[in-house]
Parts: sequence; structure tokens; C-alpha cells
Amino acid sequence: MPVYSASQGDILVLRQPDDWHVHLRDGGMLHAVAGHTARQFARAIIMPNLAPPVTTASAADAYRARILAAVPEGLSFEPLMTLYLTDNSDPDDIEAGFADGIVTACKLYPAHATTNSAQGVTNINAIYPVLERMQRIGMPLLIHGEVTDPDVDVFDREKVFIDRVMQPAMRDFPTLKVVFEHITTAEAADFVESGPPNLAATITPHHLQINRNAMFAGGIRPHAYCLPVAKRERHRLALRKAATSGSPKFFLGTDSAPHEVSAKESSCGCAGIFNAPVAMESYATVFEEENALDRLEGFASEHGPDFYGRPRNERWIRLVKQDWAVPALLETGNQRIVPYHAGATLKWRFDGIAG
Ligand SMILES: NC(=O)N[C@@H](CC(=O)O)C(=O)O
Ligand SMILES: [Zn+2]
Ligand SMILES: [Zn+2]
Repeated sequence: MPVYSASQGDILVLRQPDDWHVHLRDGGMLHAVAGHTARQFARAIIMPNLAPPVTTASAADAYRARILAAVPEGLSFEPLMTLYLTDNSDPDDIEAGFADGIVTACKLYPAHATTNSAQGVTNINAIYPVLERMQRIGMPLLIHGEVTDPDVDVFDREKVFIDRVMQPAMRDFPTLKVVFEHITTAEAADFVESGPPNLAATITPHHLQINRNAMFAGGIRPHAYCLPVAKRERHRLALRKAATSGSPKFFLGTDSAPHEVSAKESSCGCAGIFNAPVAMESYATVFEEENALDRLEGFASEHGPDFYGRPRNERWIRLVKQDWAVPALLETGNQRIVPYHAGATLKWRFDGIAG
């Protein structure tokens, strides 16, 4: 078993990756999607934006059990649970959940920034006691980094968030571990790269592959709509540079966010791209295009566990260079979901656990 990334012609063997940002939902949807993530990834940071949101350690524990029950037999998968912060979050409950190993991190959704964020934080000052506690106990804060001010253009909301919220928070909590989730701009990549080692970022496959034109290619394309919304080409290029740079501050987080096809193809369609079935295939394509396949393992399998202070996985996966066609629609039970790259032919295929 190789303990290094070995590109042998058309087969790439690498340490099993983890997904540091995923939405698995609940109920029938959870059962439809859990296997897609558990097939490729050993662990995943589970987003807490259910309805109602996961705000307590006991709710996180119960959700964790439902996830494990939904993972198909034969797959070994560890869900890492997060708590959804509100203006009323209790530092003691958070600390107890972290100390018990039930929860790994807390998630900051600015109220009304994205899917199921209505109960999110209205003003970061409201959670300063929580952040103080998290800094003290070494618990990571995961941030959806967009302002919600309707006067700010939707394409500028991440950039403005850096100035209005990120900078002051990093100043006031200089040793707090922070993950700037699903970054979409050159400004965010620069901010993270030039920040302290306790600041990192996840990058999705879709923000590495599409720019905002994808939402309007010949008509309105709801399946390319997610939040933060894809930006101009120069931002996509900056993200590709950051992801493939080898910097330990950038790591894999798919932000796989499934919605029923009817909720996407609607006069007010939901934000989110379901990329779990094609996650490693998409990242491998990007890294190959950037002549950086030798850096895929760092981004996918090393920088994340290192940042979170967890061991790297001791299993290996295989990716093969082989064309395959992504289904136009996935139907599981009552769930109908259009996957990322629906109907396209991909050049890489995930081929399971190696050896
Ligand atoms: N990314 C998305 O477009 N949607 C996510 C929420 C989020 O991560 O902001 C969802 O839960 O649907
Ligand atoms: Zn988000
Ligand atoms: Zn997300």
C-alpha cells in the first residue's frame, strides 16, 4: 500500500480524503445522499442548517445517529457534527458538547444569508461570549461569509463581509480557529493566505470550475445557482491558484447541497449544488488542468485534518482516468435530484478504496 500520492499513468492512488463542508439534510433526502458522500470520504463536517436547525449538543447527537443509520452497509464513515449559532447560543452547552466529543465546530450563518439561515446570527457582537469561549477551548468557528445588507450587490457580499465582519473578528479573537467556508473571491483567497495559521478556507469543486456565466448560459440555469454565488472569471482563476498552491490554509469542502428538482426548477429556486456523486472526479479534473495532480492529496486529504488537529486517514482511494457519463437525474425513493455535471462526460472516475 503506497503511503504517498502515486500517479501511475491512468491511476491515481491517494490517501482517503475528508469533506470539510457538506449538507446531508434529513429524512428521505438524507437516505438518498448519505451514501454518495460516504463512498468517497472517510469523514465529513456536517452542516447544521436543518429545519429546525441543530442548535444543541443533544440535537447534534441525535442527528449523528440518523446519519449513521442512513449510511449504506459496508461503508465506514464518521460524521463530524457542528452546531448552528444563534443570538441565544449558550457557551456552556457548546463547551460541554465539544468536551464530550459530540460536536467538532460551530457554524456562523449571518441571519438570512442562505438556505435555512433565518435563525442565524443577526450581529456578530451577539455571540462574542460564545467566540471567547470557543477561542479558549480551541473549538473551530466555521463561517458563511456574506453580508446580508440588501444595499450590497449580491456579487460583493463576500468581499464586504471581509471588511465588516472577518477583519474585526480576527482582531478581537486573534487565536480563534476560523474556517472561511466556500470562498468565492480573490479577495477572500488573499485574506486567508495572508492571515495567521489559525485562519483557513474550504473551496468547492464548482467554484473552481464555473464562473457566473454558467447561471445564464443560453437561459437561466438553476442548477448552477448556489451561495455564495459564483463570481467573475478572475475570481475562479484566483481560487484555482489558491487550491493548487500547496498552501495548508486551503482544503477540500464540497458544499454539496442537494435540493429536490422541483425546489431548484422554480420561480424562486433554492441555492445549492449537489456535487457529492462527482466530488473527487471534479477536483481531480481541476488539479490535472492546473498541472498540480501531485498537490491534490495535500488539498483533499492532509490540510483539513492537520488544521482540525485530527489524524490523517489510513486508507487510500483510487481514481482512474476513464470517461463516464453522469446521469441527468438521480432518483432514490421519492427524491429526485439533479447532480452537478448532470449529463456530462467526466474524465476521471472514483474507483473505490485501494488495495
Ligand atoms: N451553498 C448553498 O448554495 N446552499 C446551502 C447553504 C450554504 O452552504 O450556504 C444549502 O444548505 O442549500
Ligand atoms: Zn454557506
Ligand atoms: Zn454549505
